[in-house]
Amino acid sequence: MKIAILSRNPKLYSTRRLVEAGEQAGHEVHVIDTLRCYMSMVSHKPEIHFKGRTLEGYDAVIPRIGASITFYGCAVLRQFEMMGVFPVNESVAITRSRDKLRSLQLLARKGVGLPVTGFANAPDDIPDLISMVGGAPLVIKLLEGTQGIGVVLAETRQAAESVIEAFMGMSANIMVQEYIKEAGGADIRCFVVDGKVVASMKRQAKDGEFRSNLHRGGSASLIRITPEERATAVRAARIMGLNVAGVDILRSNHGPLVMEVNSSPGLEGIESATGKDVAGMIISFLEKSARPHRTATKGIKG
Ligand SMILES: Nc1ncnc2c1ncn2[C@@H]1O[C@H](COP(=O)(O)OP(=O)(O)OP(=O)(O)O)[C@@H](O)[C@H]1O
Ligand SMILES: [Mg+2]
Ligand SMILES: [Mg+2]
Repeated sequence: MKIAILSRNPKLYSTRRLVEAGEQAGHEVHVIDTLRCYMSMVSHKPEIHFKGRTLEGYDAVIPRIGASITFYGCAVLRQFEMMGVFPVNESVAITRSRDKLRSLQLLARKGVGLPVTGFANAPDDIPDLISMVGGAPLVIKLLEGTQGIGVVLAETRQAAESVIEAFMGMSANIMVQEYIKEAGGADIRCFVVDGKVVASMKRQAKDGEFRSNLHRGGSASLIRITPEERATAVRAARIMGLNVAGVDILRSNHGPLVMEVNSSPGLEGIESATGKDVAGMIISFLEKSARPHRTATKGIKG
């Protein structure tokens, strides 16, 4: 197969590993800088150009699209899809997953367990918004935040009100969420490939911190997940229409709760915590599924 990896940086661990795994399996693999692609819209003849040449003859495309370039990245991926190239994850599924509210709405509709979550633009009744999610302590999140930045634990109602007011004063989009205390500063990343959890790890926040993000000093370790957690992760990925996904789960007293579903999950943490060849499994999925003008999942099936 001839495989394109859409990635801004060939030196990133995930990109390097996918190249390595693809080449090891005997494929031709090219890393293509997403933002350097330019495209033409002509009836029946979609084209992508890159450094003055037409990109042709690809069997599969692996999108590694960072949050900051979702809009253009998904347009480039869509163009590959128009040309009949098989995507690891479809552009519609990636767009869907990048909108946190939309994701939670879709998961809630299908009955997936979630922390009780409220969102608001400019409520006249902040105390009611707080009551809606069960009162303090609660978690307040900036919608645009990543790597744990913009995620705040408000221990009291008063603190929650002030933080919400402050974010609203900055016209930031926020959500407020029930705090899952019993998770103990840990979450579980389930790596789903083709409808199966192929690897999972626990991320534990450092002492005195509730955010388990590795960027915030959290540490990763091996974990055995329950059948219910496994089923929840698989279901969440399927609802989002993602063949490859990182599903983040909190362990609560009333079962697994999905926090979010990532469409370009990183490989470094999960491969080093589990010792598994996750990149190789993504390539195997392509070998099994990639056919011209065929995409695998459309999502929202439940
Ligand atoms: N409702 C909650 N209850 C308990 N802990 C939470 C809750 N929400 C978030 N956390 C903790 O905070 C961490 C960061 O939250 P979250 O994943 O929502 O934001 P983020 O990591 O900044 O976003 P992204 O993963 O999109 O970059 C989580 O990994 C988890 O450890
Ligand atoms: Mg997170
Ligand atoms: Mg995320």
